Amino acid sequence: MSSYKELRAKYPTFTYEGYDVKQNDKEVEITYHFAIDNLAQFAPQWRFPAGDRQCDYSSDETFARLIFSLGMVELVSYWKIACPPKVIIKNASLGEDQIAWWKSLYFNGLGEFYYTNGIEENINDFMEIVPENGICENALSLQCEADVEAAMALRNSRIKSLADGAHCMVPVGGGKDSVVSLDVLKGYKSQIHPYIINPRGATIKTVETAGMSMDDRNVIVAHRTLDSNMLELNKKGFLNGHTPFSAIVAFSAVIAAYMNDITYIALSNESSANESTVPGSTVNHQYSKSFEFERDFHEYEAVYLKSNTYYFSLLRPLSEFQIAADFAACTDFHSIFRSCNVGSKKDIWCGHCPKCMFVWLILSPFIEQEKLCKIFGTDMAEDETMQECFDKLVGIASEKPFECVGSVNEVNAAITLTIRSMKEAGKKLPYLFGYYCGTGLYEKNLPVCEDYFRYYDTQNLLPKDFEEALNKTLNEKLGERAPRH
Ligand SMILES: CC(=O)N[C@H]1[C@@H](OP(=O)(O)OP(=O)(O)OC[C@H]2O[C@@H](n3ccc(=O)[nH]c3=O)[C@H](O)[C@@H]2O)O[C@H](CO)[C@@H](O)[C@@H]1O[C@H](C)C(=O)N[C@@H](C)C(=O)N[C@@H](CCC(=O)O)C(=O)O
Ligand SMILES: Nc1ncnc2c1ncn2[C@@H]1O[C@H](COP(=O)(O)OP(=O)(O)OP(=O)(O)O)[C@@H](O)[C@H]1O
Repeated sequence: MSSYKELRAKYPTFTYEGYDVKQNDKEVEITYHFAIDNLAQFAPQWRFPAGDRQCDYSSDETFARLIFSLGMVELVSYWKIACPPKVIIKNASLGEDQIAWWKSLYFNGLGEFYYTNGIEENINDFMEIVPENGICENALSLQCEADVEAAMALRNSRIKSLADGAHCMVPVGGGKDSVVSLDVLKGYKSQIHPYIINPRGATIKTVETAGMSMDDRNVIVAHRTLDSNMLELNKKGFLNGHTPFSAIVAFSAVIAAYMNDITYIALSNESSANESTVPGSTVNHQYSKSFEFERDFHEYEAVYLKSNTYYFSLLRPLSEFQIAADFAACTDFHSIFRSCNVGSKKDIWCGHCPKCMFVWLILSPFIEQEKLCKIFGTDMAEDETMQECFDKLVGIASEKPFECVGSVNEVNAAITLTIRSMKEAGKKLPYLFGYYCGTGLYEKNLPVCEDYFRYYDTQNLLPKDFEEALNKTLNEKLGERAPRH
């Protein structure tokens, strides 16, 4: 297969041709049209339930902005096949600030793709975005702080608080994090709308275990279909790699929220997601789960989407360590949650990947080893073949795994606490914990292993009543150890 440079020379343009919208009583179907000129055409689809708004979406300007924007984020999956240097956006004009915004999302969201494919690129040269109708001067600019503040103040003045009856969407991924968000918001159950893209076993069971039925009007299910031409080109060896999936969650969630008059969209992305995967670089597998993306998206929504929705992450103040502590008390979900990406299609824990290893370790201070073995179907702490992955998670190796895992420090804190209590109980340490003690990391981390109980990241966008609900849950679950801020 040709190299990155050869592909860009052979296929110099990518075109976002437009989209079609079909609406009936039950649903709205959107088909996007993309092309890598002289290579292939792509027509991915989305289907959203018709929703409560009950309007003719073909004449709804807000809806048009939202649909166009979801196409802008969808396109990156198809563009990455050959990375054409020029991207033409048909029938559109965009401001310079919008172009810079999209380039930032694409470039940072593809950080892992560039890194793992050995491609050296920079944000100026990787892509030129050419809106067919030219560059426009918008009334407000994302690059002017006062404009962004004014747009956010206007949006905030138009929305009700949760305590005043506003509704809130909670995207559900099937893992522990969205379970914790549902737990935090359980006092507002009738106002909560789980949102699932392409439901699978664990996402469905999470909603049901939280006491809702999939047939309930509050549960919103969207369907996304990738174009098979991309999958064919992948098989032929064209470029492939990680794309920012959480940005897809963000843009599609705003559409679903708008169609159902839902004000808040509460993600479950934690503070730990801000840590780079490759230390000292901006390469972050979880870029679109980071606070940087959250803030950028929040601002773009206020200035350009104008849907009167409020996007934020409910768990942003927390570390994965505290999420694990809370989740450990959500015992009804222990048998049904699945965080493993490798096993997601089969709805299993594969028991051999970095995500399984991470979840095992972060839960280990809070759930007994025997119960963990039951959840994962294997004793991961005894698995010598996981040592290389373990080294990456605890910082012995230079890079973290390219997976949604927590920070190196909190993994060390969790392991140290677990070993401490096993030693206190006179239990034999399993293989990986014995190995850990031999590295000197146990002694090093012992004095600081309690610190994560009190962790609280003040860089967050939580509205007041959500923050109160979060603090109430932390106090209930962590008691004396809950963060004071
Ligand atoms: C790869 C991906 O994002 N998959 C999510 C997708 O699954 P789907 O069944 O639609 O596709 P796959 O079979 O996984 O991929 C087939 C090929 O298509 C390419 N591709 C896929 C999606 C996309 O947006 N762009 C693409 O180019 C891909 O390269 C393959 O060659 O949707 C599901 C929901 O409907 C998600 O659950 C799938 O997520 C996977 C479980 C997964 O492994 N996702 C990783 C990206 C991941 O690390 N996810 C993190 C979020 C990280 C982030 O936001 O950046 C997480 O789940 O926590
Ligand atoms: N298929 C999906 N539909 C809707 N939202 C999703 C989907 N997949 C992921 N998300 C959202 O992205 C967030 C981050 O994903 P992530 O996988 O970290 O969380 P999780 O699945 O809840 O927990 P875990 O970290 O244990 O896997 C989820 O909490 C959820 O809000």
